[in-house]
Amino acid sequence: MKENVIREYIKRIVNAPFNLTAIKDENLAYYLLALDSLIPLEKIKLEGNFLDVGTGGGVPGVFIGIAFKHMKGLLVDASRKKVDYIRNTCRMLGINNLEFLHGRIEEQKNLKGTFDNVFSRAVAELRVILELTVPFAKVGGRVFLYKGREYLKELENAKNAIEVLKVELTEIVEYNILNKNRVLLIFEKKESVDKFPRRYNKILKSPL
Ligand SMILES: C[S@@+](CC[C@H](N)C(=O)[O-])C[C@H]1O[C@@H](n2cnc3c(N)ncnc32)[C@H](O)[C@@H]1O
Repeated sequence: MKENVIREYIKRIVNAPFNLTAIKDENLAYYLLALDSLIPLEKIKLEGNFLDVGTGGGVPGVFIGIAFKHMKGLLVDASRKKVDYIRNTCRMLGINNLEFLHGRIEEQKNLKGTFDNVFSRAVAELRVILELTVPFAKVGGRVFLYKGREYLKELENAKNAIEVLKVELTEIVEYNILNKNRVLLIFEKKESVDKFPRRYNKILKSPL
């Protein structure tokens, strides 16, 4: 049942009338988008609400919404075209535990500290995406970041960000999709720090 909905969603994003994903084969997209989103969560107990930062074609947010129907999610992206398309697609498929917001995440100050779980995949290097995600988690909440095999170098560069944003790396889930090494980095937010996220040009000019 869930797999049918996932496959139907994949079909619609692969065949979108504009470039929503670079993957043009539905079966490949099932592995590289849907299973990539869900396999590392298999042994994780998820409760509460969630945010997906830079969801693009709905990755991982739509798949999490389908697999974890008891959770309410907010999917945010800076591209209006993408947000409109995935919102309509989810409505057509009856996926109704998700909400969608067009905008830059760093401008959504009203959402700070309001999510139990914050996800992001393929949006920015670790120290940058930490600044764009951690402020939106509740204290005690978790941030889940999907990364590739280069994650150790990114972790090294993110030492200061981890300290300044008051998060702790609590788990590294290593997994494999079609012979690609993947990891899900799981952080827990220990304290809230008011001044983040900064404006985007500031983040890029002087990353934490
Ligand atoms: C490479 S795509 C990845 C999309 C999806 N997460 C995935 O894994 O396929 C990056 C997306 O992040 C969005 N994005 C980048 N910076 C953002 C920001 N500051 N706030 C919201 N969305 C952002 C872009 O519009 C784009 O759709």
